This record gives sequence, C-alpha cells and structure tokens, in this order.
Amino acid sequence: MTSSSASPASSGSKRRSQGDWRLILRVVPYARRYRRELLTVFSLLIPLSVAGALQPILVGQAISAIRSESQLYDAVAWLFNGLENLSLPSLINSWVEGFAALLQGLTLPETINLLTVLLLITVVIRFGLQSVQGYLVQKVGQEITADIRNDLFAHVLSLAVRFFDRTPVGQLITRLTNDVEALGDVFSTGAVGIVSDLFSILVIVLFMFLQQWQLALMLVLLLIPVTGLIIFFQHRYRSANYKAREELSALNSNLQENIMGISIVQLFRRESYNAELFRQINQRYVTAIDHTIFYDSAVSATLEWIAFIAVTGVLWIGGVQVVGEALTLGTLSTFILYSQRLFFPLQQLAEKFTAIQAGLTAVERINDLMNQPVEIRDPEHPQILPVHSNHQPLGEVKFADVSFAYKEEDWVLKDLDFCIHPGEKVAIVGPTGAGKSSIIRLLCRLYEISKGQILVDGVDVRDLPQAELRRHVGVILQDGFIFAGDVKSNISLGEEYSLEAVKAAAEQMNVAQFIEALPDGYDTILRERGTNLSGGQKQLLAFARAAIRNPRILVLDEATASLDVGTEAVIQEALERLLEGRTAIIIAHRLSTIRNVDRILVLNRGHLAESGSHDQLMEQDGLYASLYRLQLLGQQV
Ligand SMILES: Nc1ncnc2c1ncn2[C@@H]1O[C@H](COP(=O)(O)OP(=O)(O)OP(=O)(O)O)[C@@H](O)[C@H]1O
Repeated sequence: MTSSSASPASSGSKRRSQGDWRLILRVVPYARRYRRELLTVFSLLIPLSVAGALQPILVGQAISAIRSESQLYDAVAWLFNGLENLSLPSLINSWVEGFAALLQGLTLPETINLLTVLLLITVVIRFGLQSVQGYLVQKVGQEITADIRNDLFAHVLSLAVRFFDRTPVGQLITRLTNDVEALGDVFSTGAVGIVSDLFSILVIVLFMFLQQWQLALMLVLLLIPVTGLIIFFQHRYRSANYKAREELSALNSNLQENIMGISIVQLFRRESYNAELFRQINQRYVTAIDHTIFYDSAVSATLEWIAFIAVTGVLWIGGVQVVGEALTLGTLSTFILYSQRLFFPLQQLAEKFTAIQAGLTAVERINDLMNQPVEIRDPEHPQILPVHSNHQPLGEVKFADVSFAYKEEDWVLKDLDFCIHPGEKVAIVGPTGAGKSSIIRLLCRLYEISKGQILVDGVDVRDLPQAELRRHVGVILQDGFIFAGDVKSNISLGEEYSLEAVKAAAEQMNVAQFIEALPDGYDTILRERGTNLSGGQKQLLAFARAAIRNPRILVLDEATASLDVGTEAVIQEALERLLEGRTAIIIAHRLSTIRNVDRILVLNRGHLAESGSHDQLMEQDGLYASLYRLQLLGQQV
C-alpha cells in the first residue's frame, strides 16, 4: 500500500491500477445513508429529460403548423405509433387517441396557443424539478463530505505516531480540507447531474430516432469522436490534477513549517531565504494548475467546435432533404434544436468534468489516507490490569529483552532487560540520543516494539486496551501541550471530572495558587498551544493533568526542566506526595535532581550500561560517575 509520503511516481502507478469505479465505490457506503434523497433525485430524471426532449418537437410542430406542412394531429399520431411500439399500458394509449381526436378540430391560432401552453408547461416542469433536484444534490453532497471528513479525522487520530513521523502536517491538512472540499465540489457544481445529462442524451437520441433516423444517425455518429476526445483529455487532466494536489500539499507543508517555526525563522533572519523557497514551491503549484486549466479548456473548446459541426451537418443534410421535400421545415427545426440539445448536456458534462476529475483525484488521495493501516490496535481479546488489593502492591514495569528500531534494523534499543518493582522510584539517565524517551514511548505503546515483551503488572502491553494502559501510566513530558479552551478542560481533557476534582488535583500539585491568579481562574481561556502561558506555567497544568488521573505508574520525562528553581522546589514537594505508593520512572539530565531515587538505570546507545543507587554507581566509577562529575564540574565553572 502506498504511504502518504510515497513519491508521485509510485502513487501514479497505484493510481493507474486503481479503477475509477473502485474509487467511486468507496463513496457508495456514504451515499447509501442518504438513500431517500438520492432516490428522489434520480426519480426526477425521467420527467426532466422527457420535458426537455419534448420542447424541440413542440417548436418544430409550431413551425410546421404555420407552414401548413402537417397537422398537430400528425405529430400525436406519430407519437401514438411510437408509443404503440413501446407497448405502453392501454390507459396511455387511449389517452393519446382521445387527445389526437381533440386536435383534429383545432384552428391554426388554437394550435399555436396550445403548443405555446404545452411548451410553457415543459419549461415550468423543468425549472421546478431542476431546483428541487439541485437543492437535494447539494445538500446530500455536503452531508457526505462532512461524514467523510469526520471519518478521516477519526482515522488519522488512530494512526500510530510512526505515521506522523514521516508525514508532513501540511500534507495531512491538505487531505482533510482541500481534498475533502474537492469531493464536496463534485456535488456543489452539480457534477452528480452527470447521470441526468447522460439520461437526457439517451432520451434525446431515442426521440430523434423516432422522428428521422438519418439525421439522428449523423448526430449519434458525431458523438463517437467527442467521447474519444473527452476520454483522452480526461486522462491528461487527471494526472495534471493529481500533480497539482501534490504541489498544494507541499505548499501547505511549507507554510505550516514556517508558522510553527516562526521564532527560529525570525531569530535567524531566514525570512527572505524561506520566502524564496516558498516562491519556488508556489511557482511549481501554479505551473501544475496551468496544466489542469489547459486540459479543461481543451475539452470545452472541442465540444463547442463539435456542437457547431453538428448544427452545420444538420442544416446541410436536412436542408437538402427539405429542398427535395423529403423533410418538413418543422422537423428540420426540431433537429437543429436537438443538435444543440444533444451537445448541451455534453457541454455541461465538460464543465462538471473538471469537478468530477478533481473529485476522483480527491477520493484517491483520501483513500490513500483511509487505507493507512492502524498499526497499533486494541487486542481482540483484551485483558485488564489487576486491581488494587491489600496483599499485592501494583505498578510493576518489566522490559523483557526488548529491541526497537524506528527504521528497520537501525536499533535504538537492543535487548533491554530490566524490572521496576511496584512503588519503586527509578531514574533513567544517559547521554543524549541514548534511547531514554524511546523507552517511555514504548511503555505507553505509542510505538510497537520489534522484539521482546513489555509487561505492566504481568500483562503484556499489547494485550491491554490502549485506554486502560494509558489510564494507569501517567506521563508528564517536558513540553506540556495546551489545547485551545479553558484551564479546567485542559486538565480534565474531555473526561468527566467535576470542578471540585480539578481543583483538588491542582491543590495536590501546588498549582492551585497559580491557576487562581489567572484572570478567570479555572475558566481562563487558553489560546491554541498555550501561547498566553509561559513554558513553566504550561508544565504546571501538565502536573495537575497527571494527578487527577491517579495513575499507578508515573513517568516524568524531563518534566521539571522548564521550571525555575523556586517553582521546581514547590512542585518537587508536591511530586513527592503524589509519587507515594506509585511506581515512578524519571528521566532527567540534571543528575542532581535524581539523587534520592531508589535506583538509577544508565542507558548508553540503547543498552543498559549500569544499574544501581547513586552511591553504588559512584562507587562503580563507570559512565554514571563520569557524567555526574562532568555535571558537577559544569556547575562549579
Ligand atoms: N521519531 C523518530 N524517528 C526516527 N528516529 C528517532 C525518532 N525519535 C528518536 N529517534 C532516534 O532514536 C534515538 C533515541 O532517541 P530518544 O529520544 O529515545 O533519546 P533520548 O535518550 O531520550 O535523548 P535526549 O536525552 O536527547 O532526549 C536517537 O538516536 C534518535 O535520533
């Protein structure tokens, strides 16, 4: 399966192998939910196309009546014969017969009046039904795109962190917004009316053959090269559109990267350099869009040209027949109108064609994302963690011969084997890039291990539902992420905690004072990414967030690094209370902060190099002792 980061070439080959029908079928389950509306839309097709096909006949009859070429009665008699061939119910037959008898006695002005009224009726029918149809199609379209957007969002959130490592955010945003929007456009531009256009063409062809087969045949034959050309341009347009979408993704990714890194951009004066990069990507996007415009215009131009040939052909062949009195002027007029009508739905089709092709490209790209396998799933037969009892303390973490690589065979952790006992406070230290944070990510199952087993209270983390695992393993990272919303909701994070519980958690972590000092206390609105809080303030909320969940294992990954010494001391005191009776895994670079832990695991290049208390490790005089001495030296300097 193609990953989202796959090159356009590999996506292209996949694209070719995937039929459009298969893509369309992906939308069918969504459309099925709006069966009733769609059924109404399709049932309106028949009266709409029949009313449309009758109009040229009515005009032709009026001309014939004026020129006394034939009686209106003849037309009905002709229709009658046609209907007889179609073996319609006898009720309709008798109705037409009665109508024909009525017409026989009409004068010319009466005939013209009658034809005008009939023409008006067809116009009103078409106008009314088209409005209803258009409204329903757009409404269903919006509903379907909203459903797809929701599903896509839910799917993206369920994908493993590994997927996000390799997928630029801008690319994902493009798929969730522009691509889904392009699919929505298929409906809003009335592209779904393609069925109705095709149906109109079919009805017109049928009526034409019933009237005069030679002219009908000529017009139908003209349809063949048109269809060929449309298919040719369609393929070209499709590839161009896919490329344009890829360029748009790149553009959005670049934009997003610049916004996220705006401080660095400005601090290092990269504005003009980045602007030039953006300009290049933007130019590539414009070029790609130009190609799509070219093929789009080519289709419209072809159709216009063919429609002109059709009218000329009808005039020429029909004109010769009129002169030879093999054809009435009325029928010729009918056919001139038909030749326009026949190509009008085709022209409409060409206009919708852009939206349809863009829609198909969008479905293809949405499909790529939807097909991304959910790498980390809940087990089929989930287990639950043992519950607290007086006899058995809980919170054991065991890594049994764990190996892990972000990229194949590029081992970040190798044969890691250790056990952290319930209630034990363990620090993991080691040089930068040793794999400390990776251990935490694996424990929380943000990534799947390559070999070995990770057990929490004797249960393999892969046998636990992710929600259960993450409820019992509380993690505080260095960067406390803040969502747009108030302080309270940033602590409860969507779970049902009362305000009292939130306040209690804040008190417990000594952060209540800070929150109460905010303009609206717990109701203070925080901006996206917490831009109206300092790094340390965000961290304080992260502590309250962990405390309220009452986890049996608490992981602190450089959690106090961004706090000032005073705040750190206040939090440290609260932390000690919080950690009572819980297992703690602490990652810290400042070794002075972890001197009091029960045990220190020293990690080096993914291996467990040393393990023991501070004193034991100092005595061993190994990696830890040298790191510690180096830090002491650093502090003295
Ligand atoms: N998402 C990722 N994709 C690929 N490689 C990664 C990823 N995250 C980390 N690595 C690599 O894995 C190794 C271990 O990273 P990890 O973050 O676990 O180290 P660490 O010991 O926590 O480092 P630090 O002390 O700097 O936080 C590093 O060499 C890093 O380059």
